[in-house]
Amino acid sequence: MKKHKIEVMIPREDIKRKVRELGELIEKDIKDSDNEVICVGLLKGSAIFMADLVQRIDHPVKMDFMSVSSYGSSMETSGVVKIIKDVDEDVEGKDIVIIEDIIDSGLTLNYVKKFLLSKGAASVKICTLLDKPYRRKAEVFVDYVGFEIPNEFVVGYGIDYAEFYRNLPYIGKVTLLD
Ligand SMILES: O=P(O)(O)OC[C@H]1O[C@H](OP(=O)(O)OP(=O)(O)O)[C@H](O)[C@@H]1O
Ligand code: HPA
Ligand SMILES: [Mg+2]
Repeated sequence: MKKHKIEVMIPREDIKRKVRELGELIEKDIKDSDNEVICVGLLKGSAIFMADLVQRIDHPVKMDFMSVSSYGSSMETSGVVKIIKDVDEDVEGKDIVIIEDIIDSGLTLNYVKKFLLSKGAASVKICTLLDKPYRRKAEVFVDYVGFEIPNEFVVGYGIDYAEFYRNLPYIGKVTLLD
């Protein structure tokens, strides 16, 4: 890891409020569906967000996880999305809500959404806590966005820099020092 500092970008209280709002929006959209609803979190970044968000959805949903990696220990995407762990549930005919921590190039979500639709999901929606819309390499329609953030490398609340800082209770901005 290069020498760096971290400053607060989104404090813990703002995240809490936003998670509550997102949970209410998702609940409103899914409560009249006749299909089973599966919230699919993308490991590892979404783990903390997913855990908090599902508790704000007052409707019976299943939880499942995929592991898809493209960053490794770097600050830049490798451009190659690899599925390391598939969902356990059969998604055919189910309504899927993908829960993601951050969208940057869009490569991860573009790939995962197509993948789940190809397995026969009835619908696939996307909920992300953070959106960095400035560096898109692939188009993705995002149904629920917590915060749009500037083009900075961020950590915390599940999001890592070389696997560290996922345990920060806020979103922090990483600045490299020389
Ligand atoms: O829009 P993109 O440019 O594809 O970037 C976003 C993805 O990158 C990060 O995952 P990463 O591959 O680092 O795995 P992690 O969740 O285990 O940190 C992040 O959690 C998103 O899943
Ligand atoms: O800003 C980020 N931080 C950590 N991981 C990431 N993956 C895409 N963007 C980011
Ligand atoms: Mg990562």
